[in-house]
Amino acid sequence: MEKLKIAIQTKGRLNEDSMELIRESGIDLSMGKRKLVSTAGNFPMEALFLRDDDIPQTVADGVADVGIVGENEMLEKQENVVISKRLGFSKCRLSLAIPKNTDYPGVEFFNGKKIATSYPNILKKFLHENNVEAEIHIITGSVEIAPGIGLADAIFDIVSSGSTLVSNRLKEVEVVVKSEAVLISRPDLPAEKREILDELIFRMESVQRAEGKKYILLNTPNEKIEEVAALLPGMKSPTLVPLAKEGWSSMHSVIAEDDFWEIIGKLKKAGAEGILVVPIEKMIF
Ligand SMILES: Nc1ncnc2c1ncn2[C@@H]1O[C@H](COP(=O)(O)OP(=O)(O)OP(=O)(O)O)[C@@H](O)[C@H]1O
Ligand SMILES: O=P(O)(O)OC[C@H]1O[C@H](OP(=O)(O)OP(=O)(O)O)[C@H](O)[C@@H]1O
Ligand SMILES: [Mg+2]
Repeated sequence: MEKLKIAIQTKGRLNEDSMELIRESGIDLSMGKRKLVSTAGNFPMEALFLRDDDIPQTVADGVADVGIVGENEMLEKQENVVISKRLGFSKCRLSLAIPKNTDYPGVEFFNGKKIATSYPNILKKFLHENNVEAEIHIITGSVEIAPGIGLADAIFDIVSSGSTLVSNRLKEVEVVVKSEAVLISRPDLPAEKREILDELIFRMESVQRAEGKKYILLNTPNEKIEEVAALLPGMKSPTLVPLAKEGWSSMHSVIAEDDFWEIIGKLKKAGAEGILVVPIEKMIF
C-alpha cells in the first residue's frame, strides 16, 4: 500500500505541536533521537524529519508529499506547493523594525537604508510594491542584534510577543506578513496519496474542533428545561434524557471553555444541579 510521506521539522518551534497534532489524530508516530525517517504503526504514513528551511523544496520536488512548515517559510521559498490546511499554531508575523528612538515617517523611511533579514524574497516583494529602494543584508540568525552592532539600519524578522524587539531596543513599524503553521502539499498528488491526505485532514479537523470545547452534563427539573437549554447552545440542540427520579431530566451539551464560568453561574440560578464538565477528545459532524 502507498504511504503518505510527511516532512516535519526535526527540532525547533514547530516540532512539538506538529507531533502532538499527529498523535492526537490517532497516528502512532515515534521520533527517535537520531532516526530521521519513521513509519507510522497504524496509518499509511512515513515521516521525514528535516530543517524547516528545506521542507518547501522537499515537498515541491516530491521527495515528501506533504509537510508542516511556517507560512513565512513557505512564502519565502517560492516553491510550487499549495496549502492543504492552516494549522493554527506557531502564530507570528514578519515585520520591519527600527531602533526605538528613531522617528518613523512611513515606509519611505527605508529608502537608501540597509535592512538585515533571513527573508530576502518576502522583503524584496514588499519594498518593490511600496516603491522603496533599500539594501538587503542577508543573515541567518540573531537578526535583531544587527542595528545595535552597526550591521544594518533596520531589520525584517519574525515577531511574536515583541519581547525580542524590546530587549534589543527596537520598535515594530510595519507588519508585512501574518503567519501560522500550515500543512503544505505538492499540487499534483496522485489519487491514492490524496485519499490518505484527506483522511489526515479529516482527523486533524476533528481534533482541532474539539479544542477549547467541553462536554457538560447536568440535571434539571422538567419545568426548567427550556430556561436551562437556552443557556446551552450545543452542537444542534442539547440531548435530553429522563432521570429515574420523576420530574427531572439529564441534559448534555457542548460549551466553549471560555464561556464556562459565566454559563455555570447562570445554569445554577436557573435550577440546574449535579453539573459535570468533561474534556472532549474529538468532534465529528
Ligand atoms: N517567537 C515565535 N512565536 C511563534 N512562532 C514562531 C516564533 N518564532 C518562529 N516561529 C515560527 O516557527 C517556525 C520555526 O521556527 P524555529 O525558530 O524553530 O526555526 P529555525 O531556527 O529556522 O529551525 P530549523 O533548525 O528547523 O531551521 C518559524 O518559521 C515561524 O513560522
Ligand atoms: O517576539 P518574540 O516573542 O520575542 O519572538 C520573536 C523571536 O522568536 C524567534 O526566535 P527564537 O526564540 O526561536 O530564537 P532563535 O531564532 O534564535 O531560534 C524569532 O527569530 C524572533 O527572534
Ligand atoms: Mg530554519
